[in-house]
Amino acid sequence: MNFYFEAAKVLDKLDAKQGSIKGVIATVAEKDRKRTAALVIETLKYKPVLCDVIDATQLLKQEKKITTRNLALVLVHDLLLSGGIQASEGVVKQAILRHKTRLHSEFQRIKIKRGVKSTEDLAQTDDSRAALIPRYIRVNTNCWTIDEAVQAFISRGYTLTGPFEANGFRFSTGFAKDEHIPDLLAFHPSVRFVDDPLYQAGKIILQDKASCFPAHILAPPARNDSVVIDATAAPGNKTSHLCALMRNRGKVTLFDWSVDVCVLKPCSCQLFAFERDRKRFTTLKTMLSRAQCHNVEPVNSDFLTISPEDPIFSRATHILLDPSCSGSGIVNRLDHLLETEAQMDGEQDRLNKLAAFQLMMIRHAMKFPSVKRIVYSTCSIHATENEHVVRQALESEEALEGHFKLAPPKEVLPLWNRRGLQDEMVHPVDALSLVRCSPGEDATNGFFVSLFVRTDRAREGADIQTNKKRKQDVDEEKASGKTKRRKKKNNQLRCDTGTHISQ
Ligand SMILES: C[S@@+](CC[C@H](N)C(=O)[O-])C[C@H]1O[C@@H](n2cnc3c(N)ncnc32)[C@H](O)[C@@H]1O
Repeated sequence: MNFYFEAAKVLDKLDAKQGSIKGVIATVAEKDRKRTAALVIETLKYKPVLCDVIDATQLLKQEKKITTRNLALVLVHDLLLSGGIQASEGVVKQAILRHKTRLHSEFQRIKIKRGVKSTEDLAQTDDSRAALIPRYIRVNTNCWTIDEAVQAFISRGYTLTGPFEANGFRFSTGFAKDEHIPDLLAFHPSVRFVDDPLYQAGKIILQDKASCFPAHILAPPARNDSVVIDATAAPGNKTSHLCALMRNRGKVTLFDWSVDVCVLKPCSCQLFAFERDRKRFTTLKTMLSRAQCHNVEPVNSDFLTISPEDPIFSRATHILLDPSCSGSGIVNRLDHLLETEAQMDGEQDRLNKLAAFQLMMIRHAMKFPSVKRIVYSTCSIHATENEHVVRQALESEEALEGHFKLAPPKEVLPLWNRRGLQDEMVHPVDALSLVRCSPGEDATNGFFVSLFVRTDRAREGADIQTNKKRKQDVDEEKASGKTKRRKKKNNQLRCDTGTHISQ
């Protein structure tokens, strides 16, 4: 019976939006993971119809031993769709079996009412956008070169084609070099690499194209004395990308893992990867070791508690910030089964809280005295977590005092067409400095990237004035209600999900 409680607990966490299906299932003990995953996914597929059956039979009202709807869902799933409950007799099983006949007949009644021939016809279907996203792999240049990887795939029977937009993946053995990210290869969406020995050996990293943008845009230096921070690192895909871009240079052990608490020792290490969650930190270490990252120092700490004046971290010149977000841009076959945000009460509340935390992280990063570039990214499609956060960061004291502004479009993936939402920025032109990806439309998941840069010291005085003027403009606009008139004008320029750089 524990197995059903475990699966119900996973469903509770998904309802509470504590992570993606994959992420929450990863927290289940390994020995039960496969079985629990199968039950959770199958239950989600049939959730609407199972809920109807449970409500029609008043199961939850009549049986106090069935303490939650999710426990009822997994048990009724197995009773109706999987040949019976796989558990020895007990009060919970008995409670369900008392209603066995009613549950079966309600299920049949719904099938007849909906005119479906088979039970499978009642299942929720896949998100069709997932099929439009290629399977991307980033070649881990810590281990080999892109040319060696291409040859290895050709020798397996794959054919290197032109850019994947052109061939549209008409055949499943075609693959292409990505046109925006060096070292990224795109394969047919049906190809799987999870069990591939190259993945197990860390020679390839399974990473969506959009998720490669932050490290690429940050462009960390590959010098022995450069200090870079990944402030929110686990599971570590962007960290290993940063490491590869820094050519895996330098390494001094900073922390003594033989004791439970981290011990700081002075050194000149290059890439610090912060992760506050203990479990995710373990995953981070595994991923970094598999990717053969030698210049990374993982740190199990909250980035917000790190002093910008710290003798080591204060030397950081580049910071990557990819903090927790709503994940609303992620398109995959599984998470589509979860209820949509519109159906969730208090969604805007949750987004506001996330945005407040995201802003706090950027403002903290801006306090580091040597930092020159800060990339802020999310896998969210909501302006609340994207343009609004950037807008507020630009107006913050830290940005004004530190002379931070958005990098010009030519420094932020200039060949990428979809840019930020003009209407959501104080100065519409700033949207051109922002990168957006629209799920399904751009052959990627939904994503957002911005790059803050500290302006040239020589132009300091002028920049302070510009920043102060910006703040003044915002205050005046707010006061005089100009915003509405500006929005109307901008609507002529705006496209559905983003601004195009060519406009
Ligand atoms: C979106 S994930 C990062 C994904 C990662 N960049 C990658 O590409 O693999 C956000 C991570 O930041 C961690 N996190 C959130 N707030 C943090 C903080 N204040 N300090 C350190 N880590 C934090 C979360 O636990 C989570 O693992």
